[in-house]
Amino acid sequence: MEDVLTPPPQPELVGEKRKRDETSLDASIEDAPAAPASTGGAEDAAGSDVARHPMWKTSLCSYFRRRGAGAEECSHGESCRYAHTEEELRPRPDGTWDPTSDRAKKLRKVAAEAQEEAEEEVTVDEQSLEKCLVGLPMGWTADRLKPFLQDQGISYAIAKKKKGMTVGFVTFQSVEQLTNAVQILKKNPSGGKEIKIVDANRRSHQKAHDGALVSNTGTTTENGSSPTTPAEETSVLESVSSSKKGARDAVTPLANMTYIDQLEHKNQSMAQILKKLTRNARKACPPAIPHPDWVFKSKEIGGLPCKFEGILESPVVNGYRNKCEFSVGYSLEGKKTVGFMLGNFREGVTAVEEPVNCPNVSEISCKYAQMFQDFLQPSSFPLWSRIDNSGFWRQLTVREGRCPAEAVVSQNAESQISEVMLIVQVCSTGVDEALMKEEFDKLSAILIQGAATCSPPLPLTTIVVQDHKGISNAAPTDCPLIPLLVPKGDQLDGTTEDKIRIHDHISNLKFSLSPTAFFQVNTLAAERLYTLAGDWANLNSDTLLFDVCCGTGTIGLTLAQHVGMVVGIEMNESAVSNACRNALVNGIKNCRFVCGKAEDVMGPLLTEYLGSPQQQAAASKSNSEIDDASKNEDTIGCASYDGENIDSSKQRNDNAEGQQPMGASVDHPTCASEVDENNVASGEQNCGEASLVNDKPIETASDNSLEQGKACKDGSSSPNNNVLAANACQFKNVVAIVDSPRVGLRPTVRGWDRIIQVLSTVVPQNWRDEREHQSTFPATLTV
Ligand SMILES: C[S@@+](CC[C@H](N)C(=O)[O-])C[C@H]1O[C@@H](n2cnc3c(N)ncnc32)[C@H](O)[C@@H]1O
Repeated sequence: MEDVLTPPPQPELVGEKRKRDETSLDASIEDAPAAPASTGGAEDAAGSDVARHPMWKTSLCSYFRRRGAGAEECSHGESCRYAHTEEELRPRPDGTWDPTSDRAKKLRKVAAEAQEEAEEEVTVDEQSLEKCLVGLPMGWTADRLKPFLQDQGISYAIAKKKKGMTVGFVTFQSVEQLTNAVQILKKNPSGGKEIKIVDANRRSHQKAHDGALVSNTGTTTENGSSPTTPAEETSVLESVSSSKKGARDAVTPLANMTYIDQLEHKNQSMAQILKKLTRNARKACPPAIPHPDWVFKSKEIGGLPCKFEGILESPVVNGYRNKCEFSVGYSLEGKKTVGFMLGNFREGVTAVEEPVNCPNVSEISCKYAQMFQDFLQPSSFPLWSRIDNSGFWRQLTVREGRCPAEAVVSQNAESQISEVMLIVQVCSTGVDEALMKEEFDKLSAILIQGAATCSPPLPLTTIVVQDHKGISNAAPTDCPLIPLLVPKGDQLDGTTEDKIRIHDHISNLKFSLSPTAFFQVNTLAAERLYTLAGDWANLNSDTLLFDVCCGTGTIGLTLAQHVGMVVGIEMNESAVSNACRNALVNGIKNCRFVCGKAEDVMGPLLTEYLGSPQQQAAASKSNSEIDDASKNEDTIGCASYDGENIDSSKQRNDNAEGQQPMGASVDHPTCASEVDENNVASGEQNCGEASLVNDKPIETASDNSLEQGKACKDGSSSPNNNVLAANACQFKNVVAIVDSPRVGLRPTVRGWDRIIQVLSTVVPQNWRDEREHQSTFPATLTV
């Protein structure tokens, strides 16, 4: 058995410095093909990693290691086979991480502390039969651990081990089994390394004996494994997370700075990112091609690609989040807790702590988290375990809707919260339906009563259960929803998703939000952001505005009054449905929403509105004055908006887009009408009525027609394209606002005069036609 215990060869760690000439690693990476030059960003690279060499990006590039610099310093640039950031780093095939990386350091720290504990005597009594095994090879999974224990003659009840950790978990059935195991392992150091049995978690140890906490032990899940015990859930984590004092440090690490200092901090990091963009662009430019103007001009402004306006302050800095996703798990003390994880699971952290003193979370959200936490204490349904991916209760999301903003923004954002949606995420695998229903009934009664008896009573509009059976934290948008409390008064036909809604307001427009639809988490800051984007986009009634990745249509609808027409593009059907309803509710008619992936539908839509590339070229010539005007605004500038004014890392899963089914077909309906040709000119295209007709756009779409009042399956196949293209010439400029930008958009999408990329690093976009306007830096806004 000795050989199986030999840990995988580790590169030398002297001084935490990885030698670039680690022959085995380098040799294997040398075989890896270089990334294509077009590889844009981490997202792109991650997508194609799978097809690459197994060692691709599994080591940090020495440039990054030495100076913290990225691809721009390395002569291989983006095509370097080593990772330029911790985020880009991938695990090695054996589940281990580059030993110089932060992840590996954290894992080593855990192991070292576990080792320290191992020096101490292990408790041997009936009350503490859950133990940790330390010193295990990182590459092992439970499938290797179990035969190892059996071969050694060690009997046990449960054995668990995750790849990439040196710690495993064993539960013994009796003191005899435990004593025997301790003796065997003492006598048999394997491969020169001693595997030791240590107490699982000294602090949670005592707690684990509480009736409530051990109530899960022994419950068998569908796959026959036993749910993770509180001690297992928290023990590894304790040392990792000891540097974090609580949820406040984990989710709002800048909270101890004054807001002014936070803004300065963000200002500086944003400026660094922008300068890096210029450097990257300069390097990416082939020698024969002159640098674009904006790269030349960057020297005059300290290396920035454009004027940087700084960070736009959030109007409100306390309790501003309108959506909080509270994890369910065990605290460091072993208590069932609803709050925030203290770190990343990949780093071995699963401990969850209450959202105490987290300035970004409203009191209302905290109170609901507390109510749910109290409910969980006696519940016989197990908490979801991230270690063995089983359990029932997974997450609580609190979404808040605010009434229309007062003229003077109150720092007490709380006073404006008028609607609340509670989304309880569970995994119903193997659970008896009748028992589950009973549990849900109890839960909704407790939440409803809890809200009513608070002083003042808390708003509560709707409660819904999301049944997510997958193992990843991010639930797909099509997870089944079970409504427990449906909003009163506002009942509409349609899917469950359609019925369960709350409302929020931006720029005095009312937005309807379904459980999975994206909405900016800081409503008041979003309002400032959209206003600024609109100002910079120089909109007028001749503008055709594309709201790309429009979600519930917030950007397009808030700017609709300033443009000829808005076309929103969004791949989440439910968000499109919300967008249509939002247009309708707010009486906005000059808009249309298309359901599809932007990279797929933008091209056909541009042809539809602007005509063929030849027609575009003609239009471009005739619009030369506009071109000139736009050129003058090349350096319109950059600003950053402080939607997350305190958090440096968002709370998990904000980015609903990361959860979208990427295979969504292009052949989606649009929800909107298309438009009477005569109305296009006057900017009176009637989307609103069409939306009304198509209140259930996805379900009712029945043909490919773009006639007024009908949904179409695919905007690109419109029989009316020619007519519309002719009309399109009446839009003297086309602006696209993208939030969030997508790497895939740039190569496929041509034809807009200006693209405003929101909430992201600036990506230079070519203006109308890159051959004609090579030196034009587009008006790109980073917020
Ligand atoms: C960050 S949200 C922004 C929504 C909206 N622009 C706003 O500010 O409220 C991004 C949205 O992009 C959508 N999305 C992601 N990838 C997309 C794609 N390839 N095509 C169209 N929509 C996409 C997601 O469904 C999500 O609603």
